[in-house]
Amino acid sequence: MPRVDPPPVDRAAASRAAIAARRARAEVKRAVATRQRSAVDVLDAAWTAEPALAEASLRVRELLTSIPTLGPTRAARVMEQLGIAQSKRVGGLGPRQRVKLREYVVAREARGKVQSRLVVLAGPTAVGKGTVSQYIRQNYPEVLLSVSATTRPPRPGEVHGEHYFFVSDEEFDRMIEGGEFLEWAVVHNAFRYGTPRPPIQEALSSGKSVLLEIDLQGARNVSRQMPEALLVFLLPPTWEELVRRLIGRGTEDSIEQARRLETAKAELAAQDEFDVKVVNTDVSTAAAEVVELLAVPASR
Ligand SMILES: Nc1nc2c(ncn2[C@@H]2O[C@H](COP(=O)(O)OP(=O)(O)O)[C@@H](O)[C@H]2O)c(=O)[nH]1
Ligand SMILES: Nc1ncnc2c1ncn2[C@@H]1O[C@H](COP(=O)(O)OP(=O)(O)O)[C@@H](O)[C@H]1O
Repeated sequence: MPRVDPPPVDRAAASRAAIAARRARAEVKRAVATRQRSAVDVLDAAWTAEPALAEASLRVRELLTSIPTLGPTRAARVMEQLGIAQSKRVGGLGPRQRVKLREYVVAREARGKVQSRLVVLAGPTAVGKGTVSQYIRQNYPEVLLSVSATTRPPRPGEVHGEHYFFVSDEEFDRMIEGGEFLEWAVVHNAFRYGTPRPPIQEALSSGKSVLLEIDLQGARNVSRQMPEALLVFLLPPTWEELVRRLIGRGTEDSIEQARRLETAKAELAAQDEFDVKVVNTDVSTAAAEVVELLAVPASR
């Protein structure tokens, strides 16, 4: 066998390159620490099709500890919670880790700076969640109302992309796989509903408040993932009025109505898990109360 010599190593050049790379990383960290650049921006630069080298080779730990007021102990704990090894570099993260880290960093950087808020509106079936949300959609265009994806077929008058994204079961599976949902659930034992993550992240990081109208399981899930979200429970003026609304809507047969009323009892029992309760006596008043909750006082 002829001997194959390894290619000559230019040690001096290699060490010059290493020094330059270290300097570039230090520059990124300094920009984040002095708030000249946001950590989200660094992540996005690292994860483009042609990643910026310094950003991608930065360790996650280094990036987190550059964020003002985030110390090494907290950073280590956050990485543990997100399932990211302490030695990981930003460019070496898997898709799910990327989504989770970005979400954390967005929320962290928004703290005390951006006056935006995520509000979750939930409540028992037929209390008027859809009606109040529709009123907000029509009368408060500045509010971003999240549009869910669902496997249920559209009802007459419902518009794809406005009321829901109507998708097939296969498409819904693909969205779950791709980590595209902030939460999803099977509702009323029937169809699947999910909250798409990206529009919410974009809105919150640009300082816009977002309203989610989802079921109780969804509200609990969002609260677990984003404890800073404000949970609002919509209540009927009385139990009798709730029954009247459910029957009056006429969209369910009597067996389904009875089943939903049973569920409604369990849902009403969960109202104390919520931060705020709004009674839906009059649609426009309830809508105004919800919209008011979306505005975060400047002192927060
Ligand atoms: N978890 C979850 N629930 C949702 C989502 N979108 C809508 N829902 C809930 O799904 C339920 C059914 O909604 P819909 O099909 O419009 O019929 P409704 O029961 O007549 O209002 C309502 O309780 C909604 O709050 C979502 O993205 N996630
Ligand atoms: N404040 C209100 N006063 C009277 N009827 C209402 C009010 N809010 C909603 N409704 C009616 O109650 C029924 C259930 O409302 P809906 O928005 O479909 O409930 P949900 O989305 O919570 O299941 C609908 O027929 C709606 O028109």
